[in-house]
Amino acid sequence: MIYLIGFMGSGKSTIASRLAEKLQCSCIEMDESIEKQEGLTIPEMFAQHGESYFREKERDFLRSLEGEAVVSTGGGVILSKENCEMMREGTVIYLHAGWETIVHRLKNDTSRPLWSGDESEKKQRFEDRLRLYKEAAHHVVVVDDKAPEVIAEEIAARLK
Ligand SMILES: Nc1ncnc2c1ncn2[C@@H]1O[C@H](COP(=O)(O)OP(=O)(O)O)[C@@H](O)[C@H]1O
Ligand SMILES: O=C(O)C1=C[C@@H](OP(=O)(O)O)[C@@H](O)[C@H](O)C1
Ligand SMILES: [Mg+2]
Repeated sequence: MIYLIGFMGSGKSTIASRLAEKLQCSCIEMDESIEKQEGLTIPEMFAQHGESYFREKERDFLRSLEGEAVVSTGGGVILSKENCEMMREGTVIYLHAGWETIVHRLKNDTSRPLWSGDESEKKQRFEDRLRLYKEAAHHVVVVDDKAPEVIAEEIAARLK
């Protein structure tokens, strides 16, 4: 299993499908799968049941994965040590985007409940998570100023 991790907006969902195409394997979008399973969007899940409920579903979904695929995770998947351990049984790729890139990409986004609050709160979340992404990763790929196709190609080359 190949797991793409990284902060919201780093491009996990965008890159996963392209990478899966190159590797000729399936692509699993965790957020979308959990939304379908629950019959709720992520903002609805957070509003109705809270973040901890979503984290439980995220962990259960990871536990249920088997076979070979490229998995696009949610940005908060690394908050659980158990999740990191599960993912490291496969190959973990961290898409590192700088703060400016994230802000630019998510400036009009309303679909991410944790991309909210004032700028300093968001930046704090970004900084607090950096270490967790790095610790969980087998490979780090810097994604700033690169087209999705170039990033997917770079990852495929590293995996060879
Ligand atoms: N390499 C890239 N270059 C430019 N825009 C990108 C790139 N990767 C993703 N994006 C854009 O950034 C936004 C967030 O991407 P997404 O794949 O949803 O990130 P994630 O799943 O990591 O939160 C989307 O609007 C997407 O089109
Ligand atoms: O960073 C986070 O805690 C989250 C990231 C989201 O996924 P993306 O990283 O694809 O935006 C989604 O799982 C949820 O809104 C929580
Ligand atoms: Mg995503």
